[in-house]
Amino acid sequence: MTRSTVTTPPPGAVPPETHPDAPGPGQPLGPHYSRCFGCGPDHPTGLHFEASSPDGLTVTAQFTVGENHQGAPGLAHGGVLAAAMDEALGSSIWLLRKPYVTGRLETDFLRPVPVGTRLFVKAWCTGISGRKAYLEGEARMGAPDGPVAVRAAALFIEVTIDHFVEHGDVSGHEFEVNP
Ligand SMILES: CCCCCCCCCCCCCCCC(=O)SCCNC(=O)CCNC(=O)[C@H](O)C(C)(C)COP(=O)(O)OP(=O)(O)OC[C@H]1O[C@@H](n2cnc3c(N)ncnc32)[C@H](O)[C@@H]1OP(=O)(O)O
Repeated sequence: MTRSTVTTPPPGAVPPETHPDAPGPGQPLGPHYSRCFGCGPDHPTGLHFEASSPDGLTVTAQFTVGENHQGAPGLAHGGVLAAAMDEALGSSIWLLRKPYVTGRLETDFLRPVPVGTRLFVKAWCTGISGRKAYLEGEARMGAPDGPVAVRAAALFIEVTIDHFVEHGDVSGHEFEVNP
């Protein structure tokens, strides 16, 4: 994909290291929040991601593009596909068990994705430099080796837990992180 320098690891970036508490190979990652648009089982129109990690560093996830995910009639909305990539990239950096948020997300949309398509998403970290994590991902249509529909690259920034407490609404919610 065409990628900016912002999402390219700089010289000196180090490879990611999986946290020992991250799920083992093939284990489901589980939702990090039950109402998350990407992974939450209680979100009525969300993506309902089913994610796992084959190796503790890569995340593979699947979801089916539904009626609620359309832009043009019968086709997935690009923003929904970007959200799917964001979710997969965020899940892969969470394998390090440090809180990160998306700073920049770049997407290339290569093929239209019809409603009903099962998308196979993959995401991985290409390097860490200080608080910055560099990530890449792709979504393939119909099978893990199907045609690529979307490619993504991102810069995630490490934050403290206070980020979610100060800016979010954690009161009155059971804030789950991979329960
Ligand atoms: C309780 C535990 C919870 C754990 C949870 C686990 C969840 C596990 C699964 C997650 C799955 C969901 C995945 C969805 C993930 C989202 O979608 S998160 C939601 C979308 N993102 C946001 O809301 C972030 C909003 N932005 C911000 O809060 C702030 O701008 C940031 C990103 C924290 C940065 O602010 P800051 O901490 O003040 O840091 P700042 O000094 O500005 O920047 C640090 C460095 O990053 C660079 N930078 C920052 N932003 C950018 C940018 N956009 N472009 C280029 N460079 C940038 C800066 O230039 C700076 O570089 P250096 O000068 O150090 O070289």
